[in-house]
Amino acid sequence: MTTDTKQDSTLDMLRFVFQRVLKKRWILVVNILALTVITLLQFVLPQIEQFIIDKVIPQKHVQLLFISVGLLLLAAVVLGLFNFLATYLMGVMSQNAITDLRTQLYDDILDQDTHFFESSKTGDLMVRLTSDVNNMQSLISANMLSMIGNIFTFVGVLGFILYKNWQMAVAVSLTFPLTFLIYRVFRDRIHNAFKRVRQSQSQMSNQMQNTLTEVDLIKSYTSEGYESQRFDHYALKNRDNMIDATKNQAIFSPLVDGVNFLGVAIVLLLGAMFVMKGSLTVGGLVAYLSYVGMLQSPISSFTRLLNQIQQALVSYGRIKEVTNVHPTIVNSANPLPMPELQVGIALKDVSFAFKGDPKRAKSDHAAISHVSFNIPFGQQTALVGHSGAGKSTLTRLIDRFYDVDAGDITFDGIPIKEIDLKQLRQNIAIVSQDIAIIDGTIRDNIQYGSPEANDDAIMAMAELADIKDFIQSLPEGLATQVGERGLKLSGGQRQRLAIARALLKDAQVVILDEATASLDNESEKTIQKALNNLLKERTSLVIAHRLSTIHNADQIVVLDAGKVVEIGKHEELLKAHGPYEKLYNAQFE
Ligand SMILES: Nc1ncnc2c1ncn2[C@@H]1O[C@H](COP(=O)(O)OP(=O)(O)OP(=O)(O)O)[C@@H](O)[C@H]1O
Repeated sequence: MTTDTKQDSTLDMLRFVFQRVLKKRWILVVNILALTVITLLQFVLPQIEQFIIDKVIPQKHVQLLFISVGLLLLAAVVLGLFNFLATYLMGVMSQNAITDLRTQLYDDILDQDTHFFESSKTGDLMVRLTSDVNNMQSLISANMLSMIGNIFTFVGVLGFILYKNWQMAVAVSLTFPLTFLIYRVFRDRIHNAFKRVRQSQSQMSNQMQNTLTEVDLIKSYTSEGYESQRFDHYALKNRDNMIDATKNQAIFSPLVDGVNFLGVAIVLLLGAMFVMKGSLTVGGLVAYLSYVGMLQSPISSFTRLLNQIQQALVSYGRIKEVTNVHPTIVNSANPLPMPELQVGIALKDVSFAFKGDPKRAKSDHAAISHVSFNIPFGQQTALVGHSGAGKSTLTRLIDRFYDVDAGDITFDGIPIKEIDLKQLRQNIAIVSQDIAIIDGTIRDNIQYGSPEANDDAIMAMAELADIKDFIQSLPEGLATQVGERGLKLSGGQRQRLAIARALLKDAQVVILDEATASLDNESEKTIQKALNNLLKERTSLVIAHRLSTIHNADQIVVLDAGKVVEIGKHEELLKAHGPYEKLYNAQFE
């Protein structure tokens, strides 16, 4: 990155963060006032000290001594109060801004296209949402806000000490370029070190995410040792990166302090000589040294701030990587309402290839190519084909998880891209093999997406889904907690819960990815009953893995390598002795 673009992105970042701070302007104003009072009081304290040393002690004026010390204490108490106010308000301000940033980032992530989630790692996104956002907090710090005050202090104090004793002021100023040089050398080193820290934190988080959600797999393959080794690898890498970043910071700060100390030493040397010569009082030297300290403190906080900015810039870059990706699956300028279907869904010459993988983007690797068929209103259409034929992809195109590359999908003649996306999805219920159970109660799970439904409606759907008896057998009924990922439920119970959820959604279209999981005959029968209730009188598309369940489908579409190779009813297709018959026979051999 060149110096110019670095400055641009720094300004960008400051704008990005301070826009949020400005939402509560009064806190900012009070805070800046408090910081100004603190700076002024700090300026007054050395004056009182000098007064005591130079005037009160020589005059042996005890009463004045008590008054002066009293004033000193009073100033210290007021300083303490304002310090409290400034720190507290700073905390409120930074927490407000950071929470605002975090929720916006979370919303931005949720709005992303499905493709984004398929190409991102969850652990990495979590690190961006948590510690990268936290890192930005350092920008809204006392250091940052007191910067303006610091500049005034710096100029004011420099003018004041030049006036008091220009030789010592010039001598101390000679150390400033040295501080700047140190900053320039360390800026890039610190930036790069923190970039590596963030990357290794993401890797560690990905490893945790991947393994903690697949504990059963790890245990059954006794791969605890293997996973532990992988985690160790990332943890050690993160440790080394962290140590490297700390080392750079640890060298940087003492170097700046060292240069500052050099300034103090020079002033002490020169000042002591002036005192010996009688052109400066002892109190004058003590006060001068305090002012030199005040001159150096803005420089120190400025360099510390630049250091924090480098860290925050790394996190800002990572946050921007997410917010700069704009979802493409969005509403058209004037979206149309979802129609009440009377004709059905039509696919015309639909093609689609997964992006991001150059191999798949080639037309001969397209997941779906030139597919045309109708899904008539109120009827059941079954999709069959070998694994990888494109069945799931096709259903995801109909729910607009992806947009087609070519061709059209229409609902009663209205192109899918013209229909309001929210309404479209509210009108399609999907029951997939991989059933998502949210962490909460059974009620939360059935009610998900239909929060207005009352318990009567929920239980009515539970009955149709054949899970009412089970719910009633539980001491807490609908209020029973189902653990993370629904671990406490059996496969069949999870499926029926998902069916109840889909029934409550009361969508016009149902997409069903039939479970291949081996349920015992009894469960299969109850689930089939529940499914029949769900599919009854609805426009449905069923991915059938067991061909025995679709004998009665109104039409069967056979897919092979992303293309439609046959369409018809079960009996017709068997008679045609084509691909369907082969699939069918293969299952019953
Ligand atoms: N998210 C994805 N990114 C890239 N390629 C994908 C993605 N999902 C599926 N594919 C590929 O697209 C093709 C079609 O997959 P799809 O899941 O639609 O098949 P399917 O017929 O549903 O298979 P199954 O019956 O095994 O579920 C396959 O070659 C698959 O590898």
